[in-house]
Amino acid sequence: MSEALFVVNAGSSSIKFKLYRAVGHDVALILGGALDGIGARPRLHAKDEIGNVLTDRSFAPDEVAKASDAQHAIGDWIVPYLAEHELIGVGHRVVHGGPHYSHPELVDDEVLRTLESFIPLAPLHQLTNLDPIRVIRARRPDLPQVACFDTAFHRGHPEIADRFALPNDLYEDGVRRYGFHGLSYEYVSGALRELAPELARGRVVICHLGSGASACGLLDGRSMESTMGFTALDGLPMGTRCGALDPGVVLHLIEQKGMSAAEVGRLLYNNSGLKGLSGVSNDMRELLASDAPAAAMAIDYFTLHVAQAVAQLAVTLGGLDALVFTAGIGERSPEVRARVGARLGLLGMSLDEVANAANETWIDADGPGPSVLVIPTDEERMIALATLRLLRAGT
Ligand SMILES: Nc1ncnc2c1ncn2[C@@H]1O[C@H](COP(=O)(O)OP(=O)(O)O)[C@@H](O)[C@H]1O
Ligand SMILES: CC(=O)OP(=O)(O)O
Ligand SMILES: [Mg+2]
Repeated sequence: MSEALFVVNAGSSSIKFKLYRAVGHDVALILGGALDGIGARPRLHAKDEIGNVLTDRSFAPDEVAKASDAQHAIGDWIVPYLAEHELIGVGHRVVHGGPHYSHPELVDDEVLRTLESFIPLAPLHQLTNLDPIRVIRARRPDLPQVACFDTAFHRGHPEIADRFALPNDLYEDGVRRYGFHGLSYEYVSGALRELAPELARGRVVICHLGSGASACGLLDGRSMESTMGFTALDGLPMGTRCGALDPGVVLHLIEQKGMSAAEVGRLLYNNSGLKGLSGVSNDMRELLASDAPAAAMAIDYFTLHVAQAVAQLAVTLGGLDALVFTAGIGERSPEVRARVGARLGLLGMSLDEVANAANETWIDADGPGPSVLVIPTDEERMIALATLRLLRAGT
């Protein structure tokens, strides 16, 4: 039996999973899939390494109403595949690693306790990330599990990017700009280095536009600044999250509207962003297909704010050599990319319509402007490699 690693990536709208064969210090995909549309249109789908469909099954919304239902559905389905291999470890995406974890960690009781203390800082993610770790620990206490953090990639960013304009004692207390989507940024910047090493050494902005969305400015592959802050609420508007918001609105909701902290949390995390603006959907595909004026306005708001973030990060970087789009919307929506690109003419940006429409890798038009690329992210591969590295280091 070959050695294998299982990877779990719980996002805000889906649980993605992949099974890898461990080959020395590298990994080779065996199968991968996701259960997405949790609570709305749940669908479990998986393919083997050459793209053959292994399953594609829809559930009623109440059958898979929450993340724990999704874990069970995936668990039931994956058991026979796991039995064909010698499972040597499980790697997990854990969204919040706090101020201290700048590298993946082998999970023990103390690590788990520390990570649980960050649950309020990532209410859509952290519990969903930690739950499978706990379930697997209960069933297989001997099986090493590794937590890989969305925040770790940004831990080396400059102090100025780590600060809010708040008194220092709050900073010392952990009120910092952590930044998220780090596993994705690490993968995409590595892929860019393979495609175009010269470009990767320069000033690059990566837009991770999925159900959660953020942008990161990188110099020579290192994070300099990102749009998400203390929590994954900050920065760009998202599927259901508001993005950057005047903090006075929060005070108003509490003081004038009498809302509780929990109610404000639900509003900002679950009912804002594209969903709140459009009143139609949190799903960019549905907005693009809709005739509702509010859906068009939500798309306009989204693309404007993405373009503003790119320009802002270009100031941080002192210019822009390349813009890279990734994640669900970034990889698959020519319309969104075209509209972001059109707003960035002031940076010399110009997209090749045909290449963009075909989701090609290089989508900028010939000319002196910045390169523009589409690079599909692979957070699971980063998790698998980090997990294997820790396991091999411990043997
Ligand atoms: N073809 C498409 N056009 C526009 N948006 C898309 C397309 N395919 C997927 N998306 C968007 O991508 C989002 C999911 O992105 P993803 O990166 O998988 O999110 P997450 O990891 O946070 O669950 C969906 O909410 C959907 O709006
Ligand atoms: C951090 C975050 O927002 O993650 P996701 O995009 O998977 O929701
Ligand atoms: Mg994601």
